[in-house]
Amino acid sequence: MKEFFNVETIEAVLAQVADFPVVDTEEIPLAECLGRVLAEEIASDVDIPDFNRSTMDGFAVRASSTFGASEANPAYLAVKGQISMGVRPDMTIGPGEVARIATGGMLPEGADSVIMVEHTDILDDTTIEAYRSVAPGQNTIEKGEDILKSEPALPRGRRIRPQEAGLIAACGRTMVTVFRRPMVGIISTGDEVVPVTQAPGQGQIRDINSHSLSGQVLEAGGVPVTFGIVKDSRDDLMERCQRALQTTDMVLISGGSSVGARDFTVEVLDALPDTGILVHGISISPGKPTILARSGHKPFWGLPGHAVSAMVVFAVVVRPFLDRLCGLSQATKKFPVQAVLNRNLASAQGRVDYVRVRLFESDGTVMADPILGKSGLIHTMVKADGLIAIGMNTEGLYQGSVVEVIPL
Ligand SMILES: Nc1nc2c(c(=O)[nH]1)N[C@H]1C(S)=C(S)[C@@H](COP(=O)(O)OP(=O)(O)OC[C@H]3O[C@@H](n4cnc5c(N)ncnc54)[C@H](O)[C@@H]3O)O[C@H]1N2
Ligand code: MOO
Repeated sequence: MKEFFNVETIEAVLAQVADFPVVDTEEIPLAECLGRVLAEEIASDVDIPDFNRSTMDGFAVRASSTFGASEANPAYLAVKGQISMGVRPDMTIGPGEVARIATGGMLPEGADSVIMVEHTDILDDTTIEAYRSVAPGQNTIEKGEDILKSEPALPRGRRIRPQEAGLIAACGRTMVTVFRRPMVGIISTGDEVVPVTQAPGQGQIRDINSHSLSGQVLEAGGVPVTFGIVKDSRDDLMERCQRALQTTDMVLISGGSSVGARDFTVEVLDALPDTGILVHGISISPGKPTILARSGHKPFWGLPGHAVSAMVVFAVVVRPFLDRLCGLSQATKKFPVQAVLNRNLASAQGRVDYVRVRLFESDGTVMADPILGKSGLIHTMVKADGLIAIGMNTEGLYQGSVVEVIPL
């Protein structure tokens, strides 16, 4: 008889993430870095900004020259000149003096603030009256207020979003060292599974998993590499697994993870050189028959064949491993969205149930509406905005409970 599952908790499985090494690094142009993960700490070669800078159109002034100014009692200030953009001003502002300045202009020596043009009246070329006071630092950005040259601007392990790309540009970096995108091999299995291009005959189903899993890999920052569909043959599966292992950093097989007569995944993984099975069975639903093996230093997954199960297992179990391979640091973890459950939800004890939910808004509250349906129904994933986890020792959740939704 085949070995049955030796079920482990999801926490025990996720505790193994750090046992797998991060992929190596490469240097790429700034223009190509979006979505990539920094493999170096970024620091600026200058303070940003490198000078005290106005954030308003108006007059650079010593704040003390405006103290007590009001509509009824304006301060009369002498205009010393105009500050040109992009150059260091060659004037010094003394008490009772101002210089015309535009947004982004460099504050001259002696000025510590800017009074907005709309809070002044220009009397003539050399005099204005200011009818509001300003505080020191008001309407300015101080030298180094954005980024200090002496301090790290971005940590290693951070995913580069548009704002990080902007900051890297501000730091003057045209090339960036990032982690290589991990290559993820994807193999579908099953005599009944046919390619998308083929009309399914009686008893057949088109290959969903290669495509949904490829999408999840791409979204996570990996490079999906599909290795087609393997019929239920031990030798074919062995050959395809070896091929996938040669060129990728992690492999996903879907189907054949269970304990049926044709489920060869465990057998093949057991027989692969330098490979050991770490997990066969996780106390989650869907996804109980998931397999994790280590082949050399690479994670090798056997995912359940059901389309929803494969995707849910990817989202909650595989993804943290792929994030690790990508070089993402734990600190960049995204937080779930909170929502209110719109109905009672039963759940079995002894496993974590991942329930698909649709989100909608009602009277300003984000509500979670469970989508019930078997784990072989891909349309239920299409309806879903996220997953909620119902814990091991929870029999269910009441309508009105606040739940945390893992976005899909
Ligand atoms: N006796 C038991 N049987 C099963 C158990 C169990 O605990 N004891 N677990 C069930 C659960 S839960 C799941 S999930 C499945 C997992 O089965 P496998 O991983 O072995 O997957 P298959 O049997 O190959 O396929 C299951 C299902 O999914 C369809 N499939 C497979 N690949 C694809 C694909 N690429 N695209 C679309 N659909 C796919 C396949 O046709 C099957 O209908 O085991 C249960 N059985
Ligand atoms: O646990 Mo299975 O993975 O329900 O679909």
